[in-house]
Formats: sequence, structure tokens, C-alpha cells
Amino acid sequence: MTISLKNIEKSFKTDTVLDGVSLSVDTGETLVLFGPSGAGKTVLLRLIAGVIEPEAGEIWVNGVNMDGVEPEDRGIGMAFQNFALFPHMDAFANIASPLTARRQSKSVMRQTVDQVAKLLKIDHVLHHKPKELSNGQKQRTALARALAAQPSILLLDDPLRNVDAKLRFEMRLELPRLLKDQNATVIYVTQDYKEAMALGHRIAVMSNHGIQQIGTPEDIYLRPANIEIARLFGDPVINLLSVRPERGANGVVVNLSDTPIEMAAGFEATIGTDCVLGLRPEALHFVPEGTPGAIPVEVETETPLNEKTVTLALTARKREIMVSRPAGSPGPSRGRAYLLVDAGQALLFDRESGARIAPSTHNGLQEDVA
Ligand SMILES: Nc1ncnc2c1ncn2[C@@H]1O[C@H](COP(=O)(O)OP(=O)(O)OP(=O)(O)O)[C@@H](O)[C@H]1O
Repeated sequence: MTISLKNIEKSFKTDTVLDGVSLSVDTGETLVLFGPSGAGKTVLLRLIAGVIEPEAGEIWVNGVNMDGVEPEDRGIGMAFQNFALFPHMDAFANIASPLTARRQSKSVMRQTVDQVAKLLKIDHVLHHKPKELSNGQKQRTALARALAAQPSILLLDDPLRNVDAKLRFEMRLELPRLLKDQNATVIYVTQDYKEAMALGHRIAVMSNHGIQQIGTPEDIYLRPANIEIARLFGDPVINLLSVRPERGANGVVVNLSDTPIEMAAGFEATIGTDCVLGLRPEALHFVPEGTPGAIPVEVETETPLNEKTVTLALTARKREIMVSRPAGSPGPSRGRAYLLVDAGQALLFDRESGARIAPSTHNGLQEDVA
């Protein structure tokens, strides 16, 4: 089942929420809608579900225009933020409700409910009524109900929002497997970039009434369309430093701590312009003094996190740089140190517009931007 949106426009009174949104989702694909609160993610799901109507544009499901098709006739499963559980039924009956309606046999029903309940870690509360469930459990019950129905199209609105960090981590690993088994076409809303990267075959980044960028998690992380998107993905956040590229001995360079960093090929057009250099904390590496191209810095603090160690360092002009390295790997905890930049991962943005500057290839063409 495919979904295709063409130039969708939606306003509430005078407030424009979506201004010309187009996207398509393939059969079996999980597309994540990611963006800040109020970006219009829920509104987009509700439009696809048919609960509200767009002012303009078209919604196609599997090649059929949904204009005038009632929500219940669209064959779409949903789990929305407000749970919408039946209060008089226990969690089991809630999850089983779409199967009951389809007159599934008791044993198939039991098996399906048990499987999703186990996966979502609510198998111990199946006999609880909604009022006896925590918000996180209610949310997982609603998600379990949507999954148990095994619809070909599934719209999931931030289904792990109220779930604690540890469980979310586990779900990020488990959910893609289940969705793959079901071969469902999924649109999944989240505000958590790690969830977006773990679950999405592609991610659509929404803000300012539309989709700012759509691409694979790798595209978005390594080739963000602009500074705003670069900042939304990654923890610690990407380092952003004002620079003016110059011509160096072997191509274009930018200066940090009075040391030239050689950029990858293709940035000649940026020479002398005001740019912002984007360096992911993991694209910086501590190296011994005297390593060619290394930048001198002063290490201020070191913070051990679970799987990585994050170091705050200052350049000669007291600009802050965050460096991240795998936990347990050696690195300085204070004082003078030297950093080598992975030039292939260094990004340049136009300082005025914030747009990423794509390097031109040797034949003068720009790289493909998603
Ligand atoms: N029925 C409505 N009437 C008026 N305004 C609405 C209505 N539904 C949504 N909006 C507005 O549309 C905008 C987008 O809302 P939406 O719920 O889609 O955001 P979101 O991206 O899903 O945010 P969150 O991540 O917080 O759920 C908001 O400014 C909201 O106030």
C-alpha cells in the first residue's frame, strides 16, 4: 500500500499549518515525521486518516484518490496521542477489539494479543482497565491495538511519548522488526531524533508549515539541508563555528586556533564568503602533539556518558568545541591537547541563509541534495 500527498494545504481560521506539503511513502516503508511541537505532524496524520479535510491538495492511498472517502473506508490503522481506549474494557479486550470485530477465532486472538503485549511489555497488565494503567501503559495499549489489527497502513502519533527512556530504547530495536514482519506502510511521528533515526527508512523534517528535508537517516545526519536541521540531529549537538574559507596550499582551508583545516574538494566557491563550519563532535579526534594538521585546544571538562565520553575544549580564540569519543578510549581530561578534523565530515553552511553548501564535483555539478 502506498501513500501519496500532493500539495496539501491546511489552515485553521487564519493560521496556516501546512503550506504545500507533498510526499510519498512506499509499500512496507516507515516514514518518520520529525519536527518541533506545533509543526503540523498530527494535523498531517489526521488529514491522511480522513478525520479532517485539506483546503487544497490531494491524498492518494494505493493509487486511489481519498477525496470524499470516509475514514473507516480508508483501511488505515491509527494510534493517536490521546489513547482513545474503551474505559469499560481491560487492556486485553482493548487490544483485541479490532480482531473481535473481524470475528477472529479465540486462539488466534489470544496469540496475536499476547505477541504484541509481550513486545510492548504490557503482558503483565492485560487484565487492567485503562484507569488502572499508567500513561505509558495506556499509550502502549493503544499502540498494541493498532499493531494487533495488522493494517496495511499504520499512522502512529508519537506512540512512545510517555514511555520511559529504558523502554523506549528497547522499543526502538523491537518495533522496526515487527513492522517489517507485517510489511506495513507506516507514517510515524516523533520528536525524538534517535527514535526517528532508528525507525525511519526515511525521515521528513517538518517546520515552518512544510517539509524542510526528506531523506534517509544517513542523508539527514551527514548532509542536513540547513543549520536548523543539523542542530536537531545529534547529541552532543553539532559544533558550529563562524569561518571565512581561504585558498590554501592544496585547496580550500578554514582556520581554527590559527591552524588551517583543509576542506574536502569542491568548496572553491566559498572562498572569502561568510560561512559556518559544522563539525560533528565525533568527527574530531584527539591526536598527539606534532600530528600534521592538528589544532591546538585547551580541554576544559570531560563528561563520561554511558557509551561515550564528551569533552569540552576551547580554541585559541576561546571558541567552544565539543568532542565525543567512545567510552574507554584514551583522551585528555584537562589542559593542552590537539584535535584532528575528519575533513570528509566537515560541513559548510551559508552564514546568512543557514543553507548547507554542497561541494561541487569535479565536473562542476552539485551533489544530489535530497
Ligand atoms: N482543530 C484545530 N483547531 C485550531 N488549530 C489547530 C487544530 N489542530 C491543530 N491546530 C494547530 O495546528 C498546529 C499544528 O498542530 P499539530 O498538533 O499538528 O502539531 P504537532 O507537530 O503534531 O505537535 P506535537 O509534536 O506537539 O504533537 C498547532 O499550531 C495547533 O495549534
